[in-house]
Amino acid sequence: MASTQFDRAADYLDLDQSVRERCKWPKRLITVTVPVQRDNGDTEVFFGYRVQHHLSRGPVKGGLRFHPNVSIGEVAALAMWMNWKCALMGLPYGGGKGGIACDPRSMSTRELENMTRRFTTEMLPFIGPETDVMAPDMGTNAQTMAWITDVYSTHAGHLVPSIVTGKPVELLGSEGRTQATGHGVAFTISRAFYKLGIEDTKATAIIQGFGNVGAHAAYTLARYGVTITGISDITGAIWNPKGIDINQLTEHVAKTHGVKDFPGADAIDPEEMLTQPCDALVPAALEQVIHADNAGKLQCRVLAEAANGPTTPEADTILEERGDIFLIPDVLCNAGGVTVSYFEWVQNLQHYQWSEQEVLSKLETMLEKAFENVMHFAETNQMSHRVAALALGVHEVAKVKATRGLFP
Ligand SMILES: NC(=O)C1=CN([C@@H]2O[C@H](COP(=O)(O)OP(=O)(O)OC[C@H]3O[C@@H](n4cnc5c(N)ncnc54)[C@H](OP(=O)(O)O)[C@@H]3O)[C@@H](O)[C@H]2O)C=CC1
Ligand SMILES: O=C(O)CCC(=O)C(=O)O
Repeated sequence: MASTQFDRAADYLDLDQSVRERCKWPKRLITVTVPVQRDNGDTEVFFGYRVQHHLSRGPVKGGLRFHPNVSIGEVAALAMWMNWKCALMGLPYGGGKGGIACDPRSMSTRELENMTRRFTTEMLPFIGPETDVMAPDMGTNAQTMAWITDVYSTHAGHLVPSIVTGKPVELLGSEGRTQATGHGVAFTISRAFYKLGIEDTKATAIIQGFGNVGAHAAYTLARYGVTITGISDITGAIWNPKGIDINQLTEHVAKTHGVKDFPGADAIDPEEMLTQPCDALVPAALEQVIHADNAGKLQCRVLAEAANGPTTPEADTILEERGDIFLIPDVLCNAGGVTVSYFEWVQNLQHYQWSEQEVLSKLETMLEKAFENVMHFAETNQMSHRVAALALGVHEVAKVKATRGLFP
């Protein structure tokens, strides 16, 4: 998917063959084994990955994912997308992504901590504040980042907060990072509504995924006055056309570990939920959930890609032919996370802390600019929002590669 999308953008840009090849392939792919003693005394060996797509514009930046489906191919695609996202947002980074193939839901906190610490130890030769800066992604959180900081700092002999972003605030994480991705998702949806003449307070949204991104998108959308009619997670999907109370749902999820059986809504089939009428459909979980079989059935006005890679290239073609759905591509829609990560890294390097208000206001300024750039480029060149966003990102990376030159 990532390669196909890159090729479309590179074809449009008519990239020089040398620059095109150098932009396409990752610089480093690292695979490590991570032995962990399980609580029952057995040792289990997990596979961990980190892909550093390119370092031409600065250190690589991107999340660390704990999920059973993690593979080197998935991580390579996610790292490639991080390039174009960072470049589109004007951040001084290349793209990176990492992960461990594991099921964090079935692991104790002790097992997760040991796995994270061992993975970090294996990664020590390859990471650093000027080389590779990780952050949370699916299945990881601020606590995971705190363990990574501890291992790295212990080896350095002093605290190195700039080794990761998305840390707890008490460990020099940034105010606003936890909610940044979801906040940015909601902000871009509201911009899309404005372009389409839809009022936030009369709009509805359906969200797949109620983790970090999905839940914070839901809070912010609800604050804007949007009615959230459907939400799903791995346990099932819930539906209430009058609106789901997000605070009550959060309490229910804290107690039961899932949205299933929430008393304030009915159950609905998770696949059917995606094709219900709504103003915004927000996939905020996995890749490839909008595909050739359901793209033609979507009844949303806006498809807001909070997750990375939720739409397959076949579905993209169907949506482009339909022409009635306003796509907010992933590299724009979820860019709030890495943008506030950049703010966190800058604060750490300067030994300075910004307020939440300062962080979110700077974030909105940068998202607004990127949103308008993508819309303008798409309109001027008569292309989809996806190709426009990717072309803008790829162009920035290609410029740097061409200027730096190639050692013969
Ligand atoms: N965290 C961040 O800052 C950023 C994340 N993203 C992207 O956003 C997406 C979500 O990440 P994040 O919120 O951090 O991850 P989390 O692990 O916090 O949440 C993932 C959510 O997806 C749910 N989920 C898992 N499988 C399914 C399924 N089959 N159907 C429906 N829901 C499912 C999980 O359910 P359960 O909890 O029940 O397992 C959980 O609610 C990913 O694509 C990630 O790459 C993009 C930019 C930044
Ligand atoms: O915050 C970051 O550095 C990376 C976030 C991320 O993994 C993503 O945008 O997909």
